[in-house]
Amino acid sequence: MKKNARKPETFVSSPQHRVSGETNGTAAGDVCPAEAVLVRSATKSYGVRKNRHAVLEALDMHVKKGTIYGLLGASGCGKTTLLSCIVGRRSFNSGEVLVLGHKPGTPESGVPGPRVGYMPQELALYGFFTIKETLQYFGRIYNLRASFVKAQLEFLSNLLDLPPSNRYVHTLSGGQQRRVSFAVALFHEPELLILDEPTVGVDPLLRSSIWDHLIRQSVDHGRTVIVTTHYIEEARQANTIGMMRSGRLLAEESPDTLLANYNLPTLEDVFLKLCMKDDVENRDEDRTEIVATPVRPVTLHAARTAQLPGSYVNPAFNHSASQLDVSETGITRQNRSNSREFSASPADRFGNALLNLGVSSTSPTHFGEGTATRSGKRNKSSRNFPTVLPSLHRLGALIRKNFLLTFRNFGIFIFIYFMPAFQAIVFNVTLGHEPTGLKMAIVNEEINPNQGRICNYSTDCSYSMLSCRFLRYIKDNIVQVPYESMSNALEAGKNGHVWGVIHFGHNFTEEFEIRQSIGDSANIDNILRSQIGINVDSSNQQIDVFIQKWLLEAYGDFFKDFMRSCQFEPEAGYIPVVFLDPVYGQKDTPYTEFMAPGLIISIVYFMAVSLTAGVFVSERKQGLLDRCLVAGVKMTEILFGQLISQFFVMAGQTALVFMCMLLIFNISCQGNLALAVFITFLQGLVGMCFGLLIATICDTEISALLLSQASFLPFTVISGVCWPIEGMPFYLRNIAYAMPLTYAIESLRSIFSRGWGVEKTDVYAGILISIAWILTLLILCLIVIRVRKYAS
Ligand SMILES: Nc1ncnc2c1ncn2[C@@H]1O[C@H](COP(=O)(O)OP(=O)(O)OP(=O)(O)O)[C@@H](O)[C@H]1O
Repeated sequence: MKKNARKPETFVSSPQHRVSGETNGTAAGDVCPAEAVLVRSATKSYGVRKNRHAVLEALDMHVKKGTIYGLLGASGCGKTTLLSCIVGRRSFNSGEVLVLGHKPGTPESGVPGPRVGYMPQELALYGFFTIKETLQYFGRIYNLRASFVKAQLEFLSNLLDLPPSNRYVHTLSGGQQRRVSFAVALFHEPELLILDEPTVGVDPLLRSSIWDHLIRQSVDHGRTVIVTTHYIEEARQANTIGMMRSGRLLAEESPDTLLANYNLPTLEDVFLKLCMKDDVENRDEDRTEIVATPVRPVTLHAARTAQLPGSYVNPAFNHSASQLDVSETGITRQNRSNSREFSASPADRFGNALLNLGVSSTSPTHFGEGTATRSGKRNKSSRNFPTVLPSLHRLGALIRKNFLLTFRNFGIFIFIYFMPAFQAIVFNVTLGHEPTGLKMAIVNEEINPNQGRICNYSTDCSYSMLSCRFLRYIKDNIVQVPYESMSNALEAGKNGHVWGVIHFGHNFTEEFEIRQSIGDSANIDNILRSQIGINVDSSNQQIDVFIQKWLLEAYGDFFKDFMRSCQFEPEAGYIPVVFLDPVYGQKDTPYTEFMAPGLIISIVYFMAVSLTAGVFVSERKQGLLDRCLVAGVKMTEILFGQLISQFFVMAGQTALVFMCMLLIFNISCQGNLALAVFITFLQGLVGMCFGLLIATICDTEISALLLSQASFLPFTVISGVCWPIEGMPFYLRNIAYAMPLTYAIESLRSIFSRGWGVEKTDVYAGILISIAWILTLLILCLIVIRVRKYAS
């Protein structure tokens, strides 16, 4: 990028097909021509610090009202960047821009909004919408009457040779999809059309009819069109051509003037010549500015002043203060063949009136010549208090769209609604159950058939073959496999054939009897010989724990039973530690009961993360977010729309998950179920906000997916879903409690197993911290959006 940008060569416009007194309402040679778009000394760079690179440099651009402006330039020269700044999706680093008389993005400009029709380079269409639904969706966004949408659908279908309107967008060819995208930009008949390569991949005949239509729009209706194209010669039909290179305009002229000035037969040749000249000049350090005709000094202030009376208000919309009184809008004065009607609720009117206070309305048919009907009533305060209320019709359109897209794609529908329940089922079916079929080697040296010592124990008080009697009390989960010797049994354990070895010495019963009879006087040899030796394969901690537990239980049962048969107190002589009724919960609380609260919350949380991040990233990547925002949809409306749609999704998911847990798998909830559901919902909202944060950070679906996946395991593990936080090192506990899920899981656990209510700290901490997380994540989103906006 060169440091000193050269000014365009000339600024005299000579439109080829202008009619009816040049609809901009200014006399030729007027010092203040009514520009639809005016850009002055604009610079724009992307990136920060070392990565910063300039894309636009000292760019001036003048687009007169009611004309077609063809923006030509090689790929990467900055056309899309320039257009996105004009429609208010990006802002220049320096310089000024006026669109339809105002700075884009200000409440009074109406841009972004219905005054502009934008066709981005991306398709920016919903694949699972039909053509008709696509136009209806944008019709709702613009608050157009159904009859108008229907008429436009018919008209544009013919004009653009669209496939039948009930065809799904994703089934159309690339060219057909581009035409639908074009139709979306055209169909609400905005006063400024900004089209980024609308004719790519379009048949020459159709291209010609598209250009005819654009010319009619500018000539008959005074609309302004800015169009970028790679087909240089088709731009001949434009009133003005801006030839752009490396972020600057090399020339801004009518095609005829360009051809005449350079005495060349084609625009291609002119562009080539300009590029060559530009190269030469760039090499020459003392290059002089070549200005064929000096630029008229048009100040932004003058342009703004000139613009106000000429502001055009498309009567198809309900968007000016004067619309509160329809008779003042000039509707009755319109001579359009398509009769456009208003439809607005009082709330919409209020919102839109707020939004548009300060924009004067004029007769649409006398574009640029109308009188300011309300300029005197412009309310200064409206500039200070732009509307923050979501518009009901846009919100309705967004929610409807979200639902339609969810239900339309059956696979996604099933996935979204049933996946959480499916996960809950998988969890319950697979986790927490006692292992079965665990083979244990039994080496019982008491048995010796040669000596007549076989397993013929009795159940009375006699000391005979107590090893066999003990084995009878071992649970069936353990499969007893007899082995001849310890060496063979240990070898089997080493080879993984058995989970462990249970060993009895050859006179186990006798030694046991001695120990019982002499009690405290037993010596160490006697004690060792009366023990049951157990080697367990402790490579699997859970199995190890279960085997130990079952063998101890088996011994307890065996011993008490034996004592009972001898008429002794069963507990006598048994270890004097006893677990009485639990304070909360039940004896032997299953692992599923411990995990269930964490699982419910993490399922709902992570579904919300993935859905929100996925939807936002994919909409932004496909240009849908940009298209909606340029159509005037507010980010808050998109968020509200998502929130409301997601609310129903979350309600369905939560209901199914709770039903699975409580009804099918009998997880008990001792406390208030509504409170448990409320906390789960809050966590769903936290998940949505985290998904939003991911969407603001990530540019692609894959990076969003990776980030949400990457967060899954650490969040679940550290938040104490599968293991108590008390089991973590102290430094990790602090991190664990800083996680968004931890307190909520603890709350839910307290409600489920302790039956606690909101008055307990453990419960309300979960609620308060979830709310704090929602706010923190939203603030983080705003910060990231700001930083990214600054960088781009
Ligand atoms: N978000 C972004 N971050 C960083 N660089 C960007 C970004 N968007 C565009 N650029 C860079 O800015 C330059 C101009 O891009 P832009 O899309 O405006 O060009 P273009 O003239 O519209 O190209 P094409 O005709 O291929 O669409 C390119 O070098 C591009 O790589």
